[in-house]
Amino acid sequence: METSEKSDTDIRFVCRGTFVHSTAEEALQILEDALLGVDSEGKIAFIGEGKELQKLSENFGFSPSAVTQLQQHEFFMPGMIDTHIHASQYSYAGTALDMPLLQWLNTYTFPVESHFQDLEFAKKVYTQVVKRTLRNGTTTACYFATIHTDASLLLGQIANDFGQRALVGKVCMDRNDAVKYYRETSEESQEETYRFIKELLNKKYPLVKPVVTPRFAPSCTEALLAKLGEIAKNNKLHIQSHISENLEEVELVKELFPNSESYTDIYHKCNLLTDKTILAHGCHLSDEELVLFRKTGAALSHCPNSNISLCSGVLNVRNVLNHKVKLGLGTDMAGGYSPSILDAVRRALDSSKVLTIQDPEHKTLSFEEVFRLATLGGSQALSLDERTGNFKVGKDFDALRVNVAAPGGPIDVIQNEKPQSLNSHMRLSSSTCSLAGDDRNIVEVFVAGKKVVPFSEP
Ligand SMILES: O=c1[nH]c(=O)c2nc[nH]c2[nH]1
Ligand SMILES: [Zn+2]
Repeated sequence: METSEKSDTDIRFVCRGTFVHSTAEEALQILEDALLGVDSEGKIAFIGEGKELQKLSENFGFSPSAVTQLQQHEFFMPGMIDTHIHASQYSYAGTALDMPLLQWLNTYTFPVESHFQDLEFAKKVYTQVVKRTLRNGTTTACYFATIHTDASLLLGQIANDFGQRALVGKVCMDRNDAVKYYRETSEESQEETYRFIKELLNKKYPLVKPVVTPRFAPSCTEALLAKLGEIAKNNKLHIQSHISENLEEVELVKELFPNSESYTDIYHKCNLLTDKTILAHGCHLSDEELVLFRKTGAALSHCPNSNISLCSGVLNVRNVLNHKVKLGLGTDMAGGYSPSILDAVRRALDSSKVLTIQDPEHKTLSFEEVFRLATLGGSQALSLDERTGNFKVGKDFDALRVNVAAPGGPIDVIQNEKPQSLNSHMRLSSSTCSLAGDDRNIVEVFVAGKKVVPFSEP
């Protein structure tokens, strides 16, 4: 039994059943017939065994009859973490994947993002994206918005209203020769970043925080990157951007920053690599660059759907893990066409298998390893692992109630004639749910102990 030791804690609710999560030691730990209590602040107060019910109910002062019992084919898993998603690109997700990154940005992305100065449009798209990702089990999202401060603030408000944990970034870009109407001056970018941070922090949303967001090196002058590094440092903020996604981009960066040793070096020189930095893609990083990530504590977001959809490259996750660089999964919608981290789990496995096809010596990622990336790994990559990522006492209860056999869902559960042990059954369920399941299997979503899906009536 693990408890927070303060038995005077007020218990909000207690659940009993199977809990599946990752720890540092075990990529997939299955706790059968476990009892988990959530306190009045939404934190996990204890996790013990079903047989300890009597003792726990006395210690924590709850009634055994009030315990919620999970049904057959149900389990809890930690809420999933999308470490990289463009909320502003949701309106065209699933379309326009017919050209490589730089052309795709100029042709589709920048024109669409420029519309977010219209707050009505922004409200529609951002409400849909927050609802859609929550329904798909994303309890924490690290969002890119657009260059527009007020619309970015609106995204923060909407995430707060729906109870999603979120890092929200107002995008900064003072360089864009191809689509000149979608860029800021350096001064605007700095001043609006200050305003965005100040106004978002002033709201005191418990789960929503600002993240400093230079779009990527080709969209920013070195002076702006350095200023953003300073702002992040002075305010102890998270930082997000993109890096080494495709080869044409890497070549462009060499031309634009001739005095830098590498793409990573540019961010490093501008104080943008910290233990609160998350950079998306990294498909073409060298081992030396990964060493710099490791030294600074900066993390990578693996966005396999986008990497494949835009033909950008295939990240060698095994190599990243061997370098002990923090890593989470990202949808990178709309470069990736799916808003679901379950989809990212599948694509990450497929991408790893492609590497094994090319080189049979490559050690393919296991389902368990990728499950950890979707949950605990993501929380570590965002430096939020003190708050979320698994079912450790003291963390917030961010969880998905999964029903493998949800009525109307995509999985037909076929009873095996030979009875399996519950443990192997649940192992199977948790993997099939991620590989064959979808949002229909996610019957409830909790963030910080609050049920946020199904949505409450307005
Ligand atoms: O996949 C991507 N999506 C984007 O919006 C973007 N901007 C810079 N680099 C990018 N990569
Ligand atoms: Zn992106």
